[in-house]
Amino acid sequence: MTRPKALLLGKIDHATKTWASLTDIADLVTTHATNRREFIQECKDGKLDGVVVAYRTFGSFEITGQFDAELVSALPKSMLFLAHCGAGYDQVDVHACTQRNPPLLVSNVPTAVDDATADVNMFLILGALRNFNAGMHALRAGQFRGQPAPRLGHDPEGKVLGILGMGGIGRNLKRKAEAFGMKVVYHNRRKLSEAMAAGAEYVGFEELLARSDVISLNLPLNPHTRHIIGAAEFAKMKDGVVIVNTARGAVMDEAALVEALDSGKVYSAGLDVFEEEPKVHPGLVRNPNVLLVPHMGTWTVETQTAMEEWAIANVRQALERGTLKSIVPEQADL
Ligand SMILES: O=CC(=O)O
Repeated sequence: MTRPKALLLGKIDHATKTWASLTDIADLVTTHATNRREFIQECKDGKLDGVVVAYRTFGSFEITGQFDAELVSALPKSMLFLAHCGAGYDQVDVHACTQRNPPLLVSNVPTAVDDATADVNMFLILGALRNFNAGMHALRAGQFRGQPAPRLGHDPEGKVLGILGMGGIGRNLKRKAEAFGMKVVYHNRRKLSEAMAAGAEYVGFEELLARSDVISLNLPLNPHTRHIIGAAEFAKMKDGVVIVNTARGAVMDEAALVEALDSGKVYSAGLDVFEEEPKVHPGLVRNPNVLLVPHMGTWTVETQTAMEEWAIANVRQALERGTLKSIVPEQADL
């Protein structure tokens, strides 16, 4: 009987032994393509025939581009599963995967990312509230605090933190923010159970915009959430609001954020994600009131290892049982 193949798209840096251990049930293959055109050609030439499951990283976008309808239709018919190593899977058009015949089932990596991402989230909240970017920048330029010194910051204690998207990261952030004395309100499409909300107040979207001193974006990027925060939403916020984003850049209209910062409507911002990574809007780079981190939410040895292990567990389950350990919610009923 021919052995199934598991395809690696991107690199595994930590869980290399776990990946190698899959050889007990599958042949492990990689792509030789260096760009999307070559990858599609490789598929069309039948070079990846027999691949049942692919593991992909965020960085493999450089080779394949978006996992969209065109790409999905070129994949070998044998391929039934796609294990994405990351929480956010906006690089994968799940609808196109579901529509394909046979459907391509997709998994992501929830929970393993929560702690590290919420830590960066809290760092950005504190740094943006306290104007640390301006002071740190002046120090490195040899001016200590700079002339003039940065504006006085604000304490988190007693401030309202509005969490837009109270999933795993949002709930983890809530616990951390409460330790700093913040009061948490949240908005989701659906209200959480009392146990899940753990005391956070559920509010409507508009109320969250109007009541929050700090707004944290923690929702996935998809066609419904693209630019959910834009000029009209900034207008509804408190003067001097602080905005923090560790989700995906495109949930916010970056140009509108630049304008809201320039006008003083937004006091400061802390960003880990950007609309067109690795490009960053020049209006953000030049603004000392913006604390910028280059998408390092999960950038720790522990979390990267846990994420790789989790994604490989999906690959193993796909090969052994024909199911996924953490199928994306859009396909939960398939
Ligand atoms: O951005 C990181 C992730 O989606 O896991």
